[in-house]
Amino acid sequence: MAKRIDVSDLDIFYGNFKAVEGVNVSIEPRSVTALIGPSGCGKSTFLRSLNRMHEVIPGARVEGKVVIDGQDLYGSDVDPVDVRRQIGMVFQRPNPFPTMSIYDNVVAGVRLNSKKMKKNDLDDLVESSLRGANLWNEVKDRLDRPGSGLSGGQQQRLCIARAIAVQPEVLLMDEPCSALDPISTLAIEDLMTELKDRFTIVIVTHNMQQAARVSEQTGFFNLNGVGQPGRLIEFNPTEKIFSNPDQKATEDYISGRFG
Ligand SMILES: Nc1ncnc2c1ncn2[C@@H]1O[C@H](COP(=O)(O)OP(=O)(O)OP(=O)(O)O)[C@@H](O)[C@H]1O
Repeated sequence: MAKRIDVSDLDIFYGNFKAVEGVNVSIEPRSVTALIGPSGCGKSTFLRSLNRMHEVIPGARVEGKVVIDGQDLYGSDVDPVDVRRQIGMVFQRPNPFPTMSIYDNVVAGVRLNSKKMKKNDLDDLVESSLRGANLWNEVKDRLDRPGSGLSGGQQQRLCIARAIAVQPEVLLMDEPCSALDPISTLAIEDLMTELKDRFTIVIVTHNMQQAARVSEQTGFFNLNGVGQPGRLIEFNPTEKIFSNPDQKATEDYISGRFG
């Protein structure tokens, strides 16, 4: 189910402003890839271009290619709604539907995809998705209660359960732990390690230790100056990035000399 992502010569624009320039990278299936870099260098913009989520912003567009297992993501016959089903996204702030029950939150995406499913099958899907998100034991006795009644960390795991319920091939995570306490953060990190057996995971994080703990590959984005586009300066195995990076800018950033 996990898929490979090949990006070539990708530029991303908001209107006339080029936010990201010249990205070339291949992301391996069944792995975690971390994207790091200073604020405003285009990490989130790049992440969103991997499931065409940036297109909800008027005037946002890309030039270049994103190919997922051989299929051109921006091909004229590709439906962006379909893309977002195959390539799920988890955001910075947990965003469960607040009045919906835990159960309905998990199956919300499946229902949107207008798949008619039998109650038994839905029940199984809710259980397997909540188990996959390491939340089942905490909520199995209150599935009919609102999602908003959970703690922040539980809500984020509920959002992950919702994302994996539609069985995506790729999971994009934009600073998924930035609103969470250290214990919930560890729970999400453990979960990523389990989920990468099934999914291709790309995560944006400001937390260097987190990138070092969870990812196999790390990409460092940087800016030459204000108003300049962000660029992917270095992409290497995480171990190398944190011990012996190729670029001085990477070393300066990870050692806290800027950013
Ligand atoms: N909706 C938007 N409209 C116009 N410009 C935008 C929009 N979103 C982001 N930008 C600009 O694109 C550039 C890249 O922003 P982006 O949010 O991708 O950076 P980032 O590296 O994820 O930053 P941070 O780490 O602060 O979240 C910035 O100059 C930002 O101001």
